[in-house]
Amino acid sequence: MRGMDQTPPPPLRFRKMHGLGNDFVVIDARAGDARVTPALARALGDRHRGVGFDQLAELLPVPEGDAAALRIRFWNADGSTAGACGNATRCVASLAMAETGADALILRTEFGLLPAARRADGLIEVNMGVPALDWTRIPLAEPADTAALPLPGAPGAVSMGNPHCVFFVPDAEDAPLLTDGPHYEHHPMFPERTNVEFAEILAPGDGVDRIRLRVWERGAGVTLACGSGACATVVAAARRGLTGRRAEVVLDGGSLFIDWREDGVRMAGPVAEVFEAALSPAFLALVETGSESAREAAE
Ligand SMILES: N[C@@H](CCC[C@H](N)C(=O)O)C(=O)O
Repeated sequence: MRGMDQTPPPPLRFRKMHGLGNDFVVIDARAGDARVTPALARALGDRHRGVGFDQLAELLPVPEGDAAALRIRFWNADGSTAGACGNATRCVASLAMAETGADALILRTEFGLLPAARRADGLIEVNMGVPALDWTRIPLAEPADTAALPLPGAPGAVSMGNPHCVFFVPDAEDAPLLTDGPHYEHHPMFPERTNVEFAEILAPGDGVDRIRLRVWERGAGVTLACGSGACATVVAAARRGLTGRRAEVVLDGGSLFIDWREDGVRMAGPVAEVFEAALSPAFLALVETGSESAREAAE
């Protein structure tokens, strides 16, 4: 809030990007002028009155000498923050590579340093880090076997820096996404809520298994693809002996290629830049004065 100052806020530039239809607004706050707040994220995420996105990626500076090119903070459309977002990390990696001319670099997220590279086939690959499997790190509300939780359907739980609850189902097209998704997102077993995956194991391929996956995301609802969810699903499936550690994960928006190695889970897929624009001062002023929040509260 800028107090009594009546000058309108300067326009805020942003980019719209997506990875397999999992869509993002990217705001560059590296100059130290961080302006993203939960209210701004919610207003911007509104697909009718704002821009619309599944997640917002806020680019932040790193101290001089840091191994990472930049730091990313992830916001969901409901204004909450997330410790990881695989597809947004791939999009930001592609932007940073274009900026620096490098074909490989490191990004910093809440989950740590994530190496990224542009592959020879043009796909952007990120090492999403070593999955956390201990119940305290998902986190769960009480001790439980994370390979098969004591819930109906015995889902697996995995943290890729954010929580995932993976159900193995006979037919993903028929999965109860809109009912069980929100139900388990808010289930008391998950004190920080959870992302919910419905995975169908397809016929194993040539050394690479295939999994059909549909996702209900914490703070965003159904999305066309979830990168951290695809990683978590391969980890959960391999732990149960349902697949090997490499798989093509077929999401509603297309395929991600996952490879769970000792040093982390690699995820490769396409990214797309859609447009660049600026938020109008009037929109920003509305958010700043709280009118947007007041409208939301009244609804
Ligand atoms: N779309 C993402 C995950 C975004 C964060 C998630 N909704 C959460 O709250 O943990 C991805 O590609 O990983």
